[in-house]
Amino acid sequence: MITDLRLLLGPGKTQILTRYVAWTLLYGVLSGIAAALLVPVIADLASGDWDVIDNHLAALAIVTLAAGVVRYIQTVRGSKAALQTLTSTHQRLGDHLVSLPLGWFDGDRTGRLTRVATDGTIMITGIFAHLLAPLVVSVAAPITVTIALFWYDWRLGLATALSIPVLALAFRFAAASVARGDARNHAADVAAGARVIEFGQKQQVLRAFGRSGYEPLEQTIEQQRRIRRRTISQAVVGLSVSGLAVQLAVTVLMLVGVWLALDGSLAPTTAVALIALSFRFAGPLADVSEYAGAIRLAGNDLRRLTDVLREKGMPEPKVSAPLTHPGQVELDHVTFGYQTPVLRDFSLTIPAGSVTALVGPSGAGKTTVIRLISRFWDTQQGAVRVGGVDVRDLRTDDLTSQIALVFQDVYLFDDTLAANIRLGRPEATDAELAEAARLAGVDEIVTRLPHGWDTQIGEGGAALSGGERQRVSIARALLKRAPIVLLDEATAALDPETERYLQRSIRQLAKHSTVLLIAHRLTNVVDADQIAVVNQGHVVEVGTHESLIAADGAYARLWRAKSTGQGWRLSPGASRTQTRAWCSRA
Ligand SMILES: Nc1ncnc2c1ncn2[C@@H]1O[C@H](COP(=O)(O)OP(=O)(O)OP(=O)(O)O)[C@@H](O)[C@H]1O
Repeated sequence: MITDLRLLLGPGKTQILTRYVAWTLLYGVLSGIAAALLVPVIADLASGDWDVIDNHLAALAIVTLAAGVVRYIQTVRGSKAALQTLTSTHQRLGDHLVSLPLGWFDGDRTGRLTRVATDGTIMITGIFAHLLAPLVVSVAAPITVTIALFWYDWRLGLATALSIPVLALAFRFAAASVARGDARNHAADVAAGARVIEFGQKQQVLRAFGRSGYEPLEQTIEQQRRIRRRTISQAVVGLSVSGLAVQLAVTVLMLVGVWLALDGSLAPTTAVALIALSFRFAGPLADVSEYAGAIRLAGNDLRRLTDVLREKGMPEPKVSAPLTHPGQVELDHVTFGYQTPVLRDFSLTIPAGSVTALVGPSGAGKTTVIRLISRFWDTQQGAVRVGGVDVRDLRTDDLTSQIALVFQDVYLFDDTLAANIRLGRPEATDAELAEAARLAGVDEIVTRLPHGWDTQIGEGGAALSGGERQRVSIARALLKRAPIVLLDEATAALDPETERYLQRSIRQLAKHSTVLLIAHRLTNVVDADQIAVVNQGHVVEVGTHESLIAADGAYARLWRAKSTGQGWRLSPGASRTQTRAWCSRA
């Protein structure tokens, strides 16, 4: 746990934790000494030895006072350490997440991450407020008491020391059973959470098919209930075993004390005082048994957090290499796949200042090309160069400053329309914002919105239509004025107005930038300087509209199919589904 906390704090900040643990340890030792000092005080009282009782009482008072002061310092340091850990956890998590390849966020990882971040934050506060100090004290005080028992009578000390490994085993067992259950609970909770989100998001489809329930969700919830029941029964067994072990240790210590008193080795009052002291040994240990489960749970949550930090990010240079061909993009014999290969030996050069269109059937790998240029993933073979430099030799901020992205699925933040566009270049003036909005046709939307520019456009831009969202996204790109614009045209049919604005925006973008356009409508392709036809992960043809028509290859077939309304086929290998999908878009 301490290793995980140190990792969360990050280099240079771990001494705050070390100092806190040291103060807590000191408090535990002082508590143990205070308890041990009760033995001579009780013995003095019983024997009526008033000459020395004052000394023992004074020592007890000093140690108790010191324990109080140390406790105060330890609590203050605990709050500071908790705050510091929370702050650096969020910071380090944020810094690390941006370095992870986007592929990492696939599947249920996003749901898992949300849970890890929420639970982890609560758990860090809990660790400092309720766990770490009691744990350290519950271990330090009994060890001090054991040493004191050795000091008073070695036989009692030995009996106490021998019970420690037995108790440790019992606590381990309890903690392990709770932790195992927690791991299962966590997996079940994540699965149920993901299904609930899916259920919410897919309401439209479910209702369209007249489904009120959702079987996968019901099954996951039932599974979650079963796992929780099993976990509780296992935890009860573990905690009972450790509780029993503590009771057993106390009984053995009492018997040894009684035996020593009957034997005459110890005065009865000293024996009673030592038995009382052995309770001070067992009490905190019993707490450890209770904390055992909570500590393991906290450890699990912490480990899930630190596992994210241990996840390998994409390597980045400290300083970016200088651009040799500003504005140019090149894919050089690139091979890449997610689970299965998507691009195979893919080569394409997009000259600076040109407009290049990528066309091809659905699933050919066009969006993947854009993702690799933006370094959402690294290639498995070959290189992607932006401005003549391998993207792996550019720092993320330098790469992103070169690129403006317009995705098919435009994500709008739950903020005002103006703020959503300003995201492209936060320091842009109002006039620049208005100009970008005008070119992309957003100013028309503004007049329709109830609060104009200040209208909150809702999470995911729910208040805007698909076409309107694309316009906002294009306005962002126009505002950014990046040297390279990567535009994944919406597959859904755009209204003629949006279509017109899109073409106007492309022309405007092309004045200052290199444009790579994934085109689903041939109207946007004809004027391109270069058209690359992609099929099954390869570039099968490159040229202008005229040269490709003259070559009478795949592009020409597509063009004819569009004109005659018949199906088109890039190659004999292209599936009918791909063909139909392409037709419907073209
Ligand atoms: N995150 C991902 N994980 C796994 N496979 C993926 C992922 N993204 C895309 N793919 C797969 O990679 C292949 C290429 O997808 P890509 O989105 O690049 O195609 P595309 O040509 O842009 O298609 P479309 O025209 O339909 O947008 C497809 O088979 C797709 O299922």
